[in-house]
Amino acid sequence: MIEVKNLYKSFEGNEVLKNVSATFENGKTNLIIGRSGSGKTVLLKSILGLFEIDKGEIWYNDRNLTQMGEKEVKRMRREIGMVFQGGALFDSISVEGNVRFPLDMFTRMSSKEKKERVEFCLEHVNIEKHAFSLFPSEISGGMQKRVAIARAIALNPKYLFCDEPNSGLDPETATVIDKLIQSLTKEFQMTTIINTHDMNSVIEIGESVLFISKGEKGWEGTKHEILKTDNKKVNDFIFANKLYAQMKGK
Ligand SMILES: Nc1ncnc2c1ncn2[C@@H]1O[C@H](COP(=O)(O)OP(=O)(O)OP(=O)(O)O)[C@@H](O)[C@H]1O
Repeated sequence: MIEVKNLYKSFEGNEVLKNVSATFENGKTNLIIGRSGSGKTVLLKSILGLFEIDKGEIWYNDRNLTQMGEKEVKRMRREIGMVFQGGALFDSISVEGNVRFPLDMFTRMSSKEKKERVEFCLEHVNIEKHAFSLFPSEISGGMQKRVAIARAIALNPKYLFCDEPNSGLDPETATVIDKLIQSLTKEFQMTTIINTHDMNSVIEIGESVLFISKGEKGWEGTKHEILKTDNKKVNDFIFANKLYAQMKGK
């Protein structure tokens, strides 16, 4: 579980996050949604410890990130898997090389152990063996995202952070990726936080949804509650997508 308490973050006097509190439970897909510029990425990076916050607390289970020393933060980051926007695979390394990369960097596993772990992760994201030796440019966008997810879970993380994991994908493939993240979250009981503006993702996997509006917590609830809420800011966000406006009968 990750807990954020009364978090404030500003850049040169520009207050970007104001008094944000939220709980992200493990075994659940926790979504952070909001308009462009609302502060989602700053919140994610603050939780990751990439930004120093002005005020507040960030708890990883019983560990307070804001009280940790540099070494402890580094150690804890190894418990975090990241899926970056666009996948961010290494172009010059094969599919299996990309997944092996964190194992080479952070473990003392034998070659055989690494091979087995790479296979395990790639099989879990439904990449077939014949694709293991291909390069990122030789596989589809959806496959690239799956490889990026396999790489993110290689070190068996407790926490999984995904920044717009299905951007640039067609809606069907995007749903496959969303569902894959959800099933891995359940199987490995990770605390998963996903930044997205995609209402399809909200409806598919929004077990817990945090809506950020101009740096403040605007609303929180589930995918079922979001279609029933009277919160004006949430509705304005949803109604920007005509399909969901229809679903809400507006
Ligand atoms: N390193 C930084 N220095 C100064 N200001 C920043 C920095 N990072 C973000 N901001 C500001 O913080 C605000 C929120 O940005 P943020 O990237 O969190 O938005 P977002 O909700 O993730 O948007 P998008 O959905 O478009 O990615 C913006 O006004 C942005 O200019």
